Parts: sequence; C-alpha cells; structure tokens
Amino acid sequence: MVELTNFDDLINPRNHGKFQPQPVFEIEPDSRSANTSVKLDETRTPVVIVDNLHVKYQVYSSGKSVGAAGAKRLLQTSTRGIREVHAVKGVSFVAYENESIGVIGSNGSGKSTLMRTITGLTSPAAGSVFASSRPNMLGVGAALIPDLSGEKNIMLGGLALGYNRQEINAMREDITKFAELEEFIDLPMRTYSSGMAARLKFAIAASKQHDILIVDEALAVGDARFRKRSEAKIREIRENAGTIFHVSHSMGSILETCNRVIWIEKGVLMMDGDAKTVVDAYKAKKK
Ligand SMILES: Nc1ncnc2c1ncn2[C@@H]1O[C@H](COP(=O)(O)OP(=O)(O)OP(=O)(O)O)[C@@H](O)[C@H]1O
Repeated sequence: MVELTNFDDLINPRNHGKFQPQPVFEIEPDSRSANTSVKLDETRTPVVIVDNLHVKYQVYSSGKSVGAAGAKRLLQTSTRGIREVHAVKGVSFVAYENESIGVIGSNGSGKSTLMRTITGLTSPAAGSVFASSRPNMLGVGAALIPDLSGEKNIMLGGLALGYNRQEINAMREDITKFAELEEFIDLPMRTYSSGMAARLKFAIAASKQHDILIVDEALAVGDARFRKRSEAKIREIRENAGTIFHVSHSMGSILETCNRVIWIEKGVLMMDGDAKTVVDAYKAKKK
C-alpha cells in the first residue's frame, strides 16, 4: 500500500486500484417480468424499476444511527434503546428513458433514502431495485479536499468521475468558467464561501454525461442566477441522454425541469404522474 503524501501521488492512477464502474443492479429483459410485480409499458425502455421497496434504519434512541462498531456492541449488550425507522414503505414505480422525474414530499418523508437506495448506497429491507446502468448521484463532494486549490480539486473530482488527466486538463477552463471562479481557482477551497464551493462541485459533477442521474437539491445552492444556470445544465444533460431524478422542495424548479413527479409522504408513495397535476395536489394538501 503506497502512502499518499503529495498531490502528484494522490492523483497518480498507478497508486490506486483500477476504476471499473459496475452496474449496481441489472435489468434482465427475460426475467424482469417474472421477478417483478410492477406493470411495464412495453412501448418504452425502462431504466429503473423499483418494486415494493422497503428501507429501514436502526437508530439508538439518542438519535445515533447504528454503524458497524455499534452493531458489534449490540451483539454484546441488550438491544434496549434501539428504534427502527421505516423510511420507505412499499414504494413501486418504473422510470423510462428520457424522463425527468421530480421527487417531492415534506421533510423526512424518505426522498433521499429512496434515491440512496436506487444508487445502491443503502440496502433495501425488502423489495428490489433494478437499473439498466449504475445511477449516479450528482456530486463529487466526497472526493474534494478543502486545503487544496479549486484547480487541484477539479483534477481530483474529475478523476473521481473516471476521467484521465488529459481529459480533465482539457475541461478545466470550462469548469472554472461555469463555476464563475476564474479569479479564485488558485486559492484553497476552504477560503470559498459555501455558494462558491457548491458552484465548483456542481460544475465538476455536471461536466460528465450521465445515463441515470440523481440531483439532490442540496447541490443546487448558490444564488438565484446560478440556480437558473444549473437548471439549464440539468435540462441539457437530460436532452443529451438519460433519465433524471430531481429531488427538490422548490416547486418552481420542479415544474421547470421535470415532466413527471413522484410525491412521497411518510415513506409512502402518494401520487405519481404528470408534473403539474402532482404539484397542484401537493400544494393543495399543504395549504
Ligand atoms: N442515516 C440515517 N439513520 C437513521 N435514520 C435516518 C437516516 N437517514 C434518514 N433517516 C430517517 O429516515 C426518514 C427519511 O429521511 P430522508 O432523509 O430520506 O427524508 P427526506 O424526504 O429526504 O427529507 P428532507 O426533505 O428533509 O431532506 C427520516 O425519519 C429520517 O430521520
């Protein structure tokens, strides 16, 4: 194991395992109708099938989630004080090619949990998720290092997305320009405001064309003008290929970017349909 002490070591592919993205779940055309209870529209191409999905979290009653160490301790002590949160309860739907699907619902209704399960980051308690290719969450935040300059973080984020150094060098100027950070790109990221850092993360992540993309609104921070530009970028990604899931509390932004909306409340699918119809029903219920 090489100890990575400087930036050049850190970005040298020889120091890392080969990056080979694998589909998390696979749609197998022959078996899918036998395995799922979900009705498919045979005239369209399904890209994600969510079939009677249940997701549960185990939490200490103090509110802490039970991690690996916690689970080990639990085997040694009594399970008193553990609570189960049933975050997603029997959700089913099919997403087709070229759809842009808004995901709405009150705080804590299970939107992020559903999205994390679709990407394979969280495991279902019951039910299944199938996808034609690995769904990507629009975000490279975890790969970035605050002490490094914006420029070096573009390199890190680009590598995390699977680009090589030459490709990233060719994209660097466009990413910097899109993030509007030309004057600041050589400064450490920790000196950026939260809006500037969010713009950089968005610009890096959006430089890649994704087949199935999940955009969580937490990423769409920044001022109103940047929000407009990021919405336009999301539309462009959608037009160029894939299917987008857009999680947001902003109904304006949902109507602007989505043709279909899924509304979740307390883990239950309330409504799935045309964007305006679902948003109107959600607004009426919230009044
Ligand atoms: N890591 C976790 N450990 C334990 N419980 C969790 C965890 N993540 C989410 N939950 C719980 O699961 C439920 C659904 O949360 P989730 O974050 O999916 O909701 P959300 O609709 O995305 O909320 P928001 O709109 O506020 O972002 C909530 O009750 C939340 O407390």
